[in-house]
Amino acid sequence: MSVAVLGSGAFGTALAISLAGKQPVTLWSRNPVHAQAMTEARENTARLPGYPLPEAILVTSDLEQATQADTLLLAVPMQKLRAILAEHSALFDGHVLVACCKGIELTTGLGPVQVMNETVPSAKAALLTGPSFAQDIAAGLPTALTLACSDPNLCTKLQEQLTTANLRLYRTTDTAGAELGGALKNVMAIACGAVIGAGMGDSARAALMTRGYAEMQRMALACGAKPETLAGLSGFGDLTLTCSSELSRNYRLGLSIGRGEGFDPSVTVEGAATARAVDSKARDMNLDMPITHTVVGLLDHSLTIAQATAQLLARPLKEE
Ligand SMILES: NC(=O)C1=CN([C@@H]2O[C@H](COP(=O)(O)OP(=O)(O)OC[C@H]3O[C@@H](n4cnc5c(N)ncnc54)[C@H](O)[C@@H]3O)[C@@H](O)[C@H]2O)C=CC1
Ligand SMILES: O=C(CO)COP(=O)(O)O
Repeated sequence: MSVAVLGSGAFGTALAISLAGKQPVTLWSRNPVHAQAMTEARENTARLPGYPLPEAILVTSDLEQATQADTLLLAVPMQKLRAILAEHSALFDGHVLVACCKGIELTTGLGPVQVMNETVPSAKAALLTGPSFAQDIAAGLPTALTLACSDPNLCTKLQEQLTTANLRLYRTTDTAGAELGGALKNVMAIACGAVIGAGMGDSARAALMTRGYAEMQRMALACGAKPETLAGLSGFGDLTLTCSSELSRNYRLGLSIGRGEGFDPSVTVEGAATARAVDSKARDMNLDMPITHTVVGLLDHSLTIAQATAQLLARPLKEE
């Protein structure tokens, strides 16, 4: 099975570098100028500087050429996933599509596997998610991720194809759990960044992470996910990483909110749109998601940090 990575941002480039250690990989960029620059420099200086592209990577901006591969990894932001699939749906027919994005679609409340199933019903959909920074994968540091696919045989084949020397994949058929863990942990990372940025300390962060995890489970279980998926790499694992490292863009957005500073709007921060999508989904499902709701208030500037903190601390006392 041949493989192509569609989307040449930080994560797509890192995955291509890792996979190129065991097989030829096509890396697609929608921007011909960017593709040419990467081909010449043998580096993605725009999104992942400092990590050379191995010879086994072919960079192209020709989507027809890239979609010749059997397995297509979609490493584009969540809110762009539907557009790229819908615009070129004939090219994706019958392929194995592995989404590498984390989030919930703002307009529909759907996760990446659901969006792929809806947009290209003839394709077989999977999800690669879990704790990993693009820089760590590109540097060949040890990493473990979750590969989710509802078809157990395909999941096993993909696990073999996409596991590399330093990137170890665990498989699950629980796509809903993997989708929601990866999406919701980014919302909690924004909250944790805000707490640290505002100087509220590590104990407050631990409280938010734990109660945030309860919130993640509440929504995921209501959507039919398995608790063990949330306890795995795609849920607890990624929550831990993203809520505690300044390499995370979601966490850094939170830090800037907590410090009252601005933030570059061109940076991909999946948790911002996802917080709004989840807040609205929670309302529809009659689920209590106070941290998510508070993050939306911070993002919309309808709450100050002081108000957000007071609001969370004043909630009725309850059993854990
Ligand atoms: N950077 C990281 O460490 C990790 C990122 N991810 C996930 O990977 C996904 C992508 O993130 P990054 O690569 O980091 O973002 P990025 O901001 O570095 O790159 C996004 C890429 O998507 C491309 N893109 C945007 N809209 C597009 C469209 N309509 N059609 C085609 N391409 C389009 C952009 O040109 C850019 O190359 C996100 O969902 C993120 O949560 C997951 C794990 C780690
Ligand atoms: O998903 C990630 C780590 O697993 C990357 O986090 P950010 O998108 O917050 O940078």
